[in-house]
Amino acid sequence: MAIVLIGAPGAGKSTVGKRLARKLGRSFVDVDARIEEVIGKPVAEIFADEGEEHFRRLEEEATIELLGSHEVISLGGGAVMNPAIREALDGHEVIWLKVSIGQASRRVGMNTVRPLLLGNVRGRLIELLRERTPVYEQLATQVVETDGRGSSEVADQLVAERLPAEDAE
Ligand SMILES: Nc1ncnc2c1ncn2[C@@H]1O[C@H](COP(=O)(O)OP(=O)(O)OP(=O)(O)O)[C@@H](O)[C@H]1O
Ligand SMILES: O=C(O)C1=C[C@@H](O)[C@@H](O)[C@H](O)C1
Ligand SMILES: [Mg+2]
Repeated sequence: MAIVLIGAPGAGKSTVGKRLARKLGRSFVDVDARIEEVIGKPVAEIFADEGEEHFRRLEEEATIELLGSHEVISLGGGAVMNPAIREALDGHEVIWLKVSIGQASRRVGMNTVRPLLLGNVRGRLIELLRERTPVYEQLATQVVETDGRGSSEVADQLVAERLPAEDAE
């Protein structure tokens, strides 16, 4: 069973995922980073050159494959909107990193390389989260609030909350 991090752009999936894996001594993979490595260019360029639909196919393939082979996995922010990915998450530990619009906007910054946020970071985040929040909520087996807390603190809380369950296995 993998530990899967979901949440909005800027929630901290990549940052917290890496820290959590290090703390637990487990292997880590960030799906966006893996796609960039395999394709040989940044996600923003894949969007620009091949389009979002193409990226979503790459994302589906990479996510489903990595779910079977890695221990801590940071998903792309929009991955949970794909029904095949949602189905593949069944049985895994799914951690939702919650973040407010204000905090997420500040974290991703105005010079975002995130293609879906270009133009109006705050406005786009509001739209995306209106659609995605119920899905994050439905999939999550654990929820952690990240506003006003550093990524290390968030990872520490996740470790503390997980260990009793692990010991019981
Ligand atoms: N809890 C936190 N507190 C403050 N800053 C944070 C926190 N978590 C992440 N950050 C910072 O916010 C930025 C975005 O974090 P990160 O890239 O991990 O988000 P993400 O969820 O992976 O986003 P995306 O879906 O776009 O990949 C980074 O600069 C990171 O250092
Ligand atoms: O929120 C999204 O839909 C995305 C988030 C990023 O992680 C990347 O997967 C890509 O930029 C799309
Ligand atoms: Mg990320």
